[in-house]
Amino acid sequence: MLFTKVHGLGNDFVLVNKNEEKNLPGDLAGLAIKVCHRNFGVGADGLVLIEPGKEADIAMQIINSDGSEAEMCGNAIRCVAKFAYEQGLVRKTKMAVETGAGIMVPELVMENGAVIAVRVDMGTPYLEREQIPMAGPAGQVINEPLAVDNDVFNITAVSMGNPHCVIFVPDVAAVPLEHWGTRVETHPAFTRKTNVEFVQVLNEKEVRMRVWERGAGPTLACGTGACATAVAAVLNGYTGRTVRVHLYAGALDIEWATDNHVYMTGPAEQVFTGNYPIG
Ligand SMILES: N[C@@H](CCC[C@H](N)C(=O)O)C(=O)O
Repeated sequence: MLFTKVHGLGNDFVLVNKNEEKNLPGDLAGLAIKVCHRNFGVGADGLVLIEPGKEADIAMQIINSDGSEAEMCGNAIRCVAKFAYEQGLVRKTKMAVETGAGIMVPELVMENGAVIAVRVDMGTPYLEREQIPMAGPAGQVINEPLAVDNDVFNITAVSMGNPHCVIFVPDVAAVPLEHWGTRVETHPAFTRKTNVEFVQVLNEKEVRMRVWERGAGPTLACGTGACATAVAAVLNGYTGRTVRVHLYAGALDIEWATDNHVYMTGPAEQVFTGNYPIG
């Protein structure tokens, strides 16, 4: 299986062009688990499959490293847009990408003919309407307490097509990510499980975030998580609508614009190409 290893701020993916690979196994979950394994596979947070879109320039599918499928991935979509342009699959710097969360619109930021960043229209956020016990009549969960074993977290639930639970903390470096992340991810309040973001507000324009991803565990960055974080920071009155979200390997710039769309800008990198044995 021909693949390209890509990443956005260290959130890494095995990217496969389905047009080049006609013999993919039917069990894509099993393939993702194998190929993403850090010791026995290529190593990645997820497997991303692309093909020509039915209603857009290109379509992408994201499967987490545990084999579960996600609706959307912010870091992957930047990589997909750059890859599609550089491979000549899409000959436009602004393109429409079909995802499980609807059509998103990345735009390449070019300098001297090279892609230096990608700005993505990530669509409109909505406040989770899952069966969360403490949700009000409108289903909104903004700064509501959630009991998790012996801890109580004040959470804000935001969907960017995929679910996010944002928790503001005074010191993000002190968060026991593994211990808290896995418990919140699998808390029965979240019917589809959830991604979990721990966020420290630095000032009204900047926050620092660490993430525990649904289906992948701790990752170095999460694009949809950064968008959800910015929306949650605005809703809680911590920041303005333009927020720089600092992550382990750099930052994503997020704007929750007046058209209610969230725009994310950040890098996308190709690391290497390879051929993974299947079958
Ligand atoms: N890392 C991604 C999100 C990938 C999917 C997520 N784990 C989920 O299950 O929703 C991003 O950059 O947005």
